[in-house]
Amino acid sequence: MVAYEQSSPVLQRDVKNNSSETGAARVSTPSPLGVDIHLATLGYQDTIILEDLRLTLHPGRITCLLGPSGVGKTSILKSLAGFLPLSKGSRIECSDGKPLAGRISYMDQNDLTLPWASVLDNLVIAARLSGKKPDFDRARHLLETVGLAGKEALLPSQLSGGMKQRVALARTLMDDNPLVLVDEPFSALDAITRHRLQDLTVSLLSTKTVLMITHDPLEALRMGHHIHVLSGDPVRLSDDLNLTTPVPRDPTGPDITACYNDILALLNTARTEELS
Ligand SMILES: Nc1ncnc2c1ncn2[C@@H]1O[C@H](COP(=O)(O)OP(=O)(O)OP(=O)(O)O)[C@@H](O)[C@H]1O
Repeated sequence: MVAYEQSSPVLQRDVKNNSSETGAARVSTPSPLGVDIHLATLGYQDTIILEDLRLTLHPGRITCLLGPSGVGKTSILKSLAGFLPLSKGSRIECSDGKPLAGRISYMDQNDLTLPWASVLDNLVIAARLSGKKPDFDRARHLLETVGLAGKEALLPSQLSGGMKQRVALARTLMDDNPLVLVDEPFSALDAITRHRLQDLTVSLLSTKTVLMITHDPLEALRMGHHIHVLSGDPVRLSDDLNLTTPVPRDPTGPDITACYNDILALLNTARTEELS
């Protein structure tokens, strides 16, 4: 049995700026963002799907949410992204004291590419729409980083599922927002492509704070620093399964095998509650 550690609010932490000296010039990059979330209630019209949910997103870490279908995982993401209004008594607080709005990227299994725009244009569309000068050099560099050099002029329909997800990843990096919400991004991909994209995502989002929904315990265990299972009605959040080994983890590693059984047990309990 693994030990579960209750999260401590990020706001109590002393989060300092990452900075480094390069010759005479001091280069400063923004610190990863921590986010403390308290949802007093969350629901639709007169249906409440969860009450009193507290979740901490640790700076520069990947937090994974697992749980049965319909339990409310996507609704939590929607509330963070501002698509669902926050109820009275709810709060979302960032470690830098600034509002979260406008600092979120969203990546999901429906890669969300524009079908009529080229791969390159899909990366600069946000800049175009907001009246900014598109940074084509950066877009090309990011496409190269995700292994899509030479595919800039193709339309999304000319790409495989894995390539489309790499476009989505490049676009997430193009946005350069500190919080990335990831909703089952690899569920439609074959096992090998999924494995490679998990590795690539972990490596390229290493400076971001990530909240990822997945149905796959193994995916959570490969990629997640913090893992929670949602269950019950109204929904409860399991204690934080806090894994300290580096990501991405070897799927055959001993820590994964031990934790896999614990997560399955939590999911089985959630499923039994759902059926009873
Ligand atoms: N727009 C909506 N209006 C009313 N109810 C909704 C709406 N969207 C979702 N729900 C309900 O809210 C509950 C939670 O849905 P949600 O999509 O958040 O679950 P989920 O855990 O992400 O499911 P899945 O794993 O299948 O994607 C479900 O009972 C769903 O029917």
